[in-house]
Order: sequence, then structure tokens, then C-alpha cells
Amino acid sequence: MIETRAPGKLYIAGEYAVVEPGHPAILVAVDRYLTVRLTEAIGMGRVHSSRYGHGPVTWVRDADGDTIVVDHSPFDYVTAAITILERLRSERGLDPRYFDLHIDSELDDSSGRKFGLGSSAAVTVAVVDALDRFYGLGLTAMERFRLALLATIHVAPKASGGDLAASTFGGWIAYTAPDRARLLALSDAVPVAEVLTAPEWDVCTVRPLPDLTALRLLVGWTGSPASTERLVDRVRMSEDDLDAHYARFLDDSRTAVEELVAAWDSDPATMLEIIRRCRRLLQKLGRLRGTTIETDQLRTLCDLSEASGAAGKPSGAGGGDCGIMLLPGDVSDDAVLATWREHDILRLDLRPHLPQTADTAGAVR
Ligand SMILES: Nc1ncnc2c1ncn2[C@@H]1O[C@H](COP(=O)(O)OP(=O)(O)O)[C@@H](O)[C@H]1O
Ligand SMILES: C[C@@](O)(CCOP(=O)(O)OP(=O)(O)O)CC(=O)O
Repeated sequence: MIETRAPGKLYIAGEYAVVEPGHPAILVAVDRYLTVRLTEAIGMGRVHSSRYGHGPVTWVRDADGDTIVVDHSPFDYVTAAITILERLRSERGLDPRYFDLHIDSELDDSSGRKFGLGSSAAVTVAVVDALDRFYGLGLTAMERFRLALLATIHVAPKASGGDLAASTFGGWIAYTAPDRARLLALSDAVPVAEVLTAPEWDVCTVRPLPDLTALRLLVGWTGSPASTERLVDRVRMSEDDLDAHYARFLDDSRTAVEELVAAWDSDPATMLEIIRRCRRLLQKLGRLRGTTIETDQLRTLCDLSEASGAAGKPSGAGGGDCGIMLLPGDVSDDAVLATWREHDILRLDLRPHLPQTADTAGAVR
């Protein structure tokens, strides 16, 4: 049996802007995991997950042996990851084999509600990792990340992949996305091995940041998970809509994230000021597009943070899900957590998942 595990993630800054190629965001991988167990099978593949209430998803190969055909269920992150890895396996001339996957996730609560910790990314990263080992492909972390992003954009073409980078590399990272529309077109036209080294990846960067010690991270979950795709659609709209306000948002977000990287762990006061600024940028973006990124509970979380001398902001797409708070040493958790409880904000007890191997810890592009 092969077992792989991928961590969840949180956005610290730069969300929304990061969907535009080359615009930076900061994320952290967190110590809640999704686990995949793979066993060899005969005649068909099965995917077991509590997500699939109706029993396992099953798949077989078509007559040419290279394409997988999924029984009844919609094409999702798992089947997209299997499809791209099977293409690579075939390109390398390796014999096809069947396998069963068992998926267990800590990224939802027991009733299946997601916490916004990146379950789609974690499942994609963990399946790519499992198949890499099963077929002995010997992929690097960067190749696994790129394959996970290629799988993801076949399901969610606008996804930035920041969550995949955090889940693959671990720790705190600064991330910029490639042009996924071009990669999607390319991946349908040329072999996967060729897509993995295409110049389209040049603007995609994953830079590890040191562990954060100068500030503490608290995470509050406000329920009512958002549909990220829907929010991104509303905020990004069409290419024609890249108006002056949006361009300004992108510029301001880039400046803030770059300043945050420069101040990282060495200048906590500046870091707090930048997180507060990032909150306001997201508020402005929400107003501009008529969408609620900062819900009432997220506003409460952020206001309480600022009133106590800390800084808070929505994390990710907002509209619910998680808010983050960064606290300097002189602000106590207890007072803050008591007010969170009064407002039904659930503290998620999370710590950074730090890089485990030299392969995932290095400076990368
Ligand atoms: N345990 C799991 N088993 C199978 N697929 C999963 C699992 N967890 C998440 N997924 C996939 O990820 C999707 C959720 O993605 P999304 O709504 O973006 O949530 P998140 O914010 O947690 O990434 C699900 O619809 C499913 O396709
Ligand atoms: C808006 C975004 O920049 C960040 C969304 O982050 P979330 O953490 O909300 O995402 P999910 O894990 O899918 O719920 C879109 C993106 O980067 O793709």
C-alpha cells in the first residue's frame, strides 16, 4: 500500500490579485491533512471517499488504454489528477495498472462542511503524489505541483494554484501564478512532459519564506462556506472589465505583498500595518464588484483584531470561511478568543505545516 498526505492551506495576503499571472500572494500550509491510500487493483479503479455519498467512483481505461472513463460521476479533481498522471505514464512507455484510492480528509468537519482550507488542492496534490510513487515516476516537487495545477485547471480554469503550491511545498510561501488559459490550451495539444517545461511557467514562482516567529497566527472560521469559483467570477468578470479600479487594486495588492515579504518576520509593526491595508483592499474590491468578501462575522473578527492592536483580514475568497489574525507578543489570545466565542467565530487550532524534505524546502521556480 502507498499512503500520501497533503496539508491544507490559508491565504495570508494577495488573494484575488493572485489569479492574474505574475501577481504575488502569501500563503501558509497548515497541519490539517487529507490522506490518500493506494492499493493495486484488477480490472477497474475505484475511488472511495465520504464525499461520494453513493459509493465509490469507478473508472476503466478506454480501448486505446490511455484515457480513463469514469462511471456516472462528474469529472472532478481526483479523476483529473488520475487522467494527467496516466497520460504521463503512457508517454513514458510504462504499463498501465489499476489501483484503488481511499481518501480521508481532516479538511471538512464531520458533516462534510468545508473549512476553506483548500480540500480541492490537498486531494489533487495527494493523488498526484500517490501515482508518482505507484508508477515510480521520480517526479520533483515542482513537477508534482505543475501536474496538480494542470489537473486543477481542467476542473476550475480560473484557480490560481496558490493552494496547490502551499500544499505541495509546505511552510510559508510567496506565490505567483502562470497564465492558466495558455497552459490549458497547451496541455490539450502537446505531450504532458512538454507542457511541464514550457516557457508559460516562467512567471510562476514559489518562494519559501522563513517560519513566522515575530507574530502569532490565529484562525477563526465563520461558517457558511463560500463558493470560490462564483466569487472569483463576480470579481474578475470579463477581460474587458480590467478597468482602472481593478488595475489599481492589482497594483496596490502587489505593493502590499512585496512590502510584506520585505518586512517578513523582521519588522512586525510594518507587517501588521500591511495586513490591515490588505483588509481594506479586499473591502474596496468587494464594494467595486458588489460582492460581500467581508461578511458581518469576518468584519467582527477584523475589527476585534484591530481594536486589540493586532491585525485581521478575511483569508481566501471570503464570503464566509476563515479569517486570520496576526498578533504581536503583547496581545493575549484569551481576550480575543472570548470575544470570538461571543460572535460564534470558531477558532481553528492550526499550526504551520513546515517543509519536510530538501526537495520541498528549496528556493524554486
Ligand atoms: N475528501 C475528498 N474526496 C474527494 N474529493 C474531494 C475531497 N475533498 C475535496 N474534494 C474535491 O474538492 C472539491 C471542493 O473544492 P472547493 O469547493 O474549492 O473547496 P476547498 O475550499 O476546500 O478547496 C470537492 O467538490 C471535491 O471535488
Ligand atoms: C480568491 C482566490 O485568490 C483565493 C481563493 O481562496 P480560498 O481559500 O477561498 O479557496 P478555496 O480553497 O477554493 O475555498 C482564488 C484563487 O487564488 O484561485
